[in-house]
Amino acid sequence: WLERKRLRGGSRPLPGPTNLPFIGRVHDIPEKGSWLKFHEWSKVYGPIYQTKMFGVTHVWISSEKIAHDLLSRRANIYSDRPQIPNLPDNRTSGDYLALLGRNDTWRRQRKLCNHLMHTSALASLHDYPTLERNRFLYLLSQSPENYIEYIEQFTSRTIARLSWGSAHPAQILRHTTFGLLETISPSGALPNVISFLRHLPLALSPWQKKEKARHDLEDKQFRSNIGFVKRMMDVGRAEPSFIRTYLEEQQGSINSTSTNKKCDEQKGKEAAADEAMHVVGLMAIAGALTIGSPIQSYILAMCHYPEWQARLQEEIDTELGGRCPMWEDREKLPLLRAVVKEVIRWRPPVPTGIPHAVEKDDVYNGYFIPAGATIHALEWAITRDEQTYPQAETFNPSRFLVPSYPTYREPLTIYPNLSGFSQFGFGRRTCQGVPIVEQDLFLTMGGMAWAFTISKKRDPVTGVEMPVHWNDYTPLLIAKPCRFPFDAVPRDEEKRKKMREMYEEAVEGEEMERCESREERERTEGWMVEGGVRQKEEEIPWQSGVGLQRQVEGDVGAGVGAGGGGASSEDRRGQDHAQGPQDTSQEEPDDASDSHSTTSSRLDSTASGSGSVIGTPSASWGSEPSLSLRGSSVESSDCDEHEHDELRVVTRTTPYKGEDGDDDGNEGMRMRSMGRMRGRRVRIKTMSNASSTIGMEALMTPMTPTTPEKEGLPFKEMGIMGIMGMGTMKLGIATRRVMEVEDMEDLERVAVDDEMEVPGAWRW
Ligand code: HEM
Repeated sequence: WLERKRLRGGSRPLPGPTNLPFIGRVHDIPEKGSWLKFHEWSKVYGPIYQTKMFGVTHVWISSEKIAHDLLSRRANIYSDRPQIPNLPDNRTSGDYLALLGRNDTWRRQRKLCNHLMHTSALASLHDYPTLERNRFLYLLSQSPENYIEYIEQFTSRTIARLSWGSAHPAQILRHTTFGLLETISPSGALPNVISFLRHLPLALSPWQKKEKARHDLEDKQFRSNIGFVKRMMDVGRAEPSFIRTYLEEQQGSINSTSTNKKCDEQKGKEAAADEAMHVVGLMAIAGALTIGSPIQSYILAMCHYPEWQARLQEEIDTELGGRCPMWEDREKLPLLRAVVKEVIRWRPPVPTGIPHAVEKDDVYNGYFIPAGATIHALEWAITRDEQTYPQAETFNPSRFLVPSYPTYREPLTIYPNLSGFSQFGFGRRTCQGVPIVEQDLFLTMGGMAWAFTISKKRDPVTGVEMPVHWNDYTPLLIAKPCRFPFDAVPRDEEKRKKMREMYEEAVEGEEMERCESREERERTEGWMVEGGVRQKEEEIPWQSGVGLQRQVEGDVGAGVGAGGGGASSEDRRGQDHAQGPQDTSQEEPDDASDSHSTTSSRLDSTASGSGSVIGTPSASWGSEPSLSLRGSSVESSDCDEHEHDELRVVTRTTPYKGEDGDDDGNEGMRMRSMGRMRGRRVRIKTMSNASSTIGMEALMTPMTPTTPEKEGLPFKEMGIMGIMGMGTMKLGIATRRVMEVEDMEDLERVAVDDEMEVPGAWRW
């Protein structure tokens, strides 16, 4: 009745499904693929219709033209954001630019974001995407089945480097970011659908509690990151980043101010720096969340459309004479740009769009749109519009390259590109990350086409092609294809070699960075532990489906404590080494001796009967369950290389002096083991001095659990054995001792005590 009263002269209510009292049509919306249902309704009710949910009007727009008419042409009233029930201060808090209401904070933040993005784009994003792409290709060549993990690493490491000049924060970024995605997604947290649940007090609301813990950690990370960059700037070693750009410009303006004003201004600048910290944080969140979706969709597309892969390879080979595409080659590779764009069109990463809110009553084509309505540009439906995209279900990059298609545009040295593409939103709220998306996708998709032939996997026993889903996507606001099997075979030996070289070059720089700023890194790593990155491991039902099940059942040593996102970026550095050269001659001189001991992981009980290291399967917050091995059992002391049926581990032990290299008693040993187990990699790195274990990392990608079963030990206990290894190191006693402990209960007790005392050891 109220709404009818508000209907302006002759305007009609928008069409839409008949709503049930109070709940509207909530019951009709599937948990997965909700955009398919909204699209279906658009075929019944037209390109603009409304639904009601718990008293809120939702307007669904399925036509690009209508989206432009309202969100761009009437941007003065359509640029607000709705309140998110599960994050009630999203419009005002200033923490997340993309979720802010249309207010001064948003204007200021958007301007700054735009400026930082533009400055970085001019410097070609400092080559970070290329370096990370090179690292990614090699990792993928080593174990394609781990593709989700490597893709998530690529996106989070690239954006972490862009944001803070270091890949180091990528692990926590993934963790907090996927948590945020759950917090804000309709299918991620119940109060977003049943909005009155937001009124529950903290003590009774699991959603609020979870969000609070996540937010606390995120805040800690952002503060620590900016502190890290400041300290690195002080010693002249800060890498280029959004935040460095900001701090340098801010410092410049303080220096040019008169001394009297400096004090006041300094205070204002601190508040501004706090805001900049959040802007950069949001950019990092956006980058870590989104770009993995089209990279995964590319692989899916290549499984279903091998002919496009062949054409893409032909373009790259012909134009670049066998070289891997670089960003500078973009003018020469229109098909690659078309593939990038078509992947996004075919499988929109944000299928329901990020909603706007309308601030005043409005009338469009005679239809009444009430103030406060939530307006969704339904990106999925917009890409299915047959007028613009004929045969929309078909993956067809030609639509951007052949003049007969409505989306063709010249010159092909520039078009197609992603600028102005509907999939990045409308009006004043359009996406600000397009330069990053464009470069990341060009490099990764081009790199994969150059390096691999991707195809459906064949069953190793029957030789029959394994099924690959067509459109089974995760249900959160940013949708990613659920896990599917495929093969990525390097196209030839030359490319395999080249990938290795490119990888080594990429990680070399990181090694240097790590050495240079070790002290700083250790300091910032501390809060990762304090921040509770190690979380209860949990499965995400929609992410992995069969794949997860298989891994959980079949693998050992899963992401113990990896918390956010399985294996951490730190773990992955571990993999860097493990996957790097196995040739020991390339390593630093080996000082391994009896007293320094040699650590070896092994699962082959029949070979020596010694222990091994296992964790528990984990997956959390949207990333795939990646499996890591923690700790290590200990074997003989005087050899540095072991080769068994199942495991080959090379261990380097080097003496470790005090910070300044003098003999101040602060000495110990640093061990680094790397190995291969049934074609998978494992690396164990231990830094230990006489009194404390500074850190220990071990990682293993999926592996079959045959040996532990043979040994008759449940995985958990095997894991404890690993922890024991760590505890023993902490005491500075030869690690051989682990093998002397036979009573598993005893092991468990000691291990738990040690865990309490050595928090650093839980840095995963
Ligand atoms: C495939 C990758 C991406 C897609 C598909 C995407 C898509 C979108 C969409 C649909 C919106 C909402 C637009 C609207 O409300 O009309 C948006 C907003 C935004 N995006 Fe992206 N995005 C991507 C990557 C990124 C990256 C890498 C950044 C990093 C800077 C970024 C930064 C932003 C920001 C800051 C906003 C909020 C703008 C505002 O509310 O004023 N995005 N994006």
